[in-house]
Amino acid sequence: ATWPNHLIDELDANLYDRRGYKLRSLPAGMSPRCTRFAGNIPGGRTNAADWIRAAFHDMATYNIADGTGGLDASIRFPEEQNRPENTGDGFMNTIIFISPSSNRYFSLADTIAMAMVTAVEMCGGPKIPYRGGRIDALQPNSPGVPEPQQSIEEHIASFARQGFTKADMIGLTACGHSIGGVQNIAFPDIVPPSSDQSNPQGNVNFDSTGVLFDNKIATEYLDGTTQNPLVVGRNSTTNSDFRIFNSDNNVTMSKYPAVFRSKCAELLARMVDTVPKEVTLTDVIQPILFKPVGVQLIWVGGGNLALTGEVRVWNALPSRVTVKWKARDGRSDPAFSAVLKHDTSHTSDPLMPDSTITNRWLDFPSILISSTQSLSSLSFEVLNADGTTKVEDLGGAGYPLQDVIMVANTTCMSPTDVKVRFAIRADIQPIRVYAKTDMFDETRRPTVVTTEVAPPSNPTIVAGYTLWEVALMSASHLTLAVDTGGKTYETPFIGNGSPLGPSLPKCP
Ligand code: HEM
Repeated sequence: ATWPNHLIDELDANLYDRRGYKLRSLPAGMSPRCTRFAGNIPGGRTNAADWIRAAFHDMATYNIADGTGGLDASIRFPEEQNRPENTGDGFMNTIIFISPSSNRYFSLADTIAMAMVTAVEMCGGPKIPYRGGRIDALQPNSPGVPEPQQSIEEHIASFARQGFTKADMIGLTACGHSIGGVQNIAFPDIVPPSSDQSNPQGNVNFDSTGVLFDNKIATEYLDGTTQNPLVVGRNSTTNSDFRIFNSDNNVTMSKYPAVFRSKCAELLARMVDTVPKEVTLTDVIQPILFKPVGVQLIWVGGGNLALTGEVRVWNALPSRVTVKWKARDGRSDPAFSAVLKHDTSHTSDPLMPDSTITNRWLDFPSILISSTQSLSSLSFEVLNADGTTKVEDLGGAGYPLQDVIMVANTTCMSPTDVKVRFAIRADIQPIRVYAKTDMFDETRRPTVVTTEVAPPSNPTIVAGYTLWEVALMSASHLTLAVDTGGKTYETPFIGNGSPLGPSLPKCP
């Protein structure tokens, strides 16, 4: 395995860093207790419901015959949102809330799938196997989302086009309609207006636990107490859940109370893994048990490089973790080592269904290395709480770290721009030097901005490095790269925060 793998690292962080230290931003949408809606607007509605529905409507354009459509973030286009099959503002709300989480490695489509998984897992549902690698569509897909006034034949045909059988259709609709409901503001023919101040949009939940992902959607349907507006609605034309649930004489539904969690995990995973045929998804993302994060060299002047970073240790608190490095020339030495520290506040929680896992983060202490000695790779020696030891070195290879290009600690933010300062090793011949930052296009798709950097006009070599500078409008997910003709070296992608910490210092 090559390290780092930014896609896997980002997917792991968004899936598992849900609470506490370094938490990612999607889980905030589920707080408190899955009742949050958009920017905390009272509406009787929830983000959880919007995010699950958005993933379905993005996917439901899939055509299994030719592999087009599917979950590809095309739901972000106004053209799709304006279609009658996408009634309501839930898709826009979803994209506005979740898109800041995406970046050059974590596509908006992966974020939509992650938002659905986050909502289900954090609101009482099962763990859903998550894969990443989706690609954001550049144009809208053909229409194809089922609508409540359509016939059961049309629904069966629609789900078949999406790759789902009749039993899948029954199950998937029950799973989706475990959370949320129908709003008068979007579907005035289905539910009545409300004069309740806390429910101005006239939301009527599908089951009695509208913010909980549980099997009540099925049990209440079966025992006849259901108030589901798509089952017992005043207008029988739009009772699509009734026609769907009943379409095999309740054979499938009668099994659902018992198999709800496992079947929903399977069907919702298949739903978000329904992607255009060009896309190859990753394997299911398993937690990285020993995860070095933000490991990099920083130019600090005076002929010194600072080695910074941290390690997330999954569900364990080892007695001691020692980082060891090899010099640029491959030499090791007992002095090339340091013990990591654990600050007790640097604890996080993946909030995984049915488990109580806690993760500890260990920080590199202040480590200065002379720039002539430098380093080429790292390994870690872990002394476990039970006295056993383990070496973490990627199977002997070590974690490789380049020392050709690095950010300088004098990089800072001025009122007008970001002054990015960096060092390039003087013994290499740069063919091209450039900075990459993230931005969003006008449809909120994450894109990369590349800025070419001109060589310094008066290059001076300090302790084997030349100092460079470029002014950028933004430093969002800044990385710096140098192309030497044969090889490109790039500074690490820091998924959460700037290369110098949570935020860049202000220029003096
Ligand atoms: C034939 C199939 C389906 C039809 C006709 C249908 C129809 C509807 C309708 C009319 C609403 C009300 C939307 C609003 O008022 O904003 C709704 C809400 C919802 N649907 Fe479906 N749906 C179907 C299948 C699914 C599936 C497969 C899922 C996901 C797996 C899903 C997830 C949701 C969710 C979470 C909501 C709640 C949204 C909210 O509370 O704002 N639906 N659906």
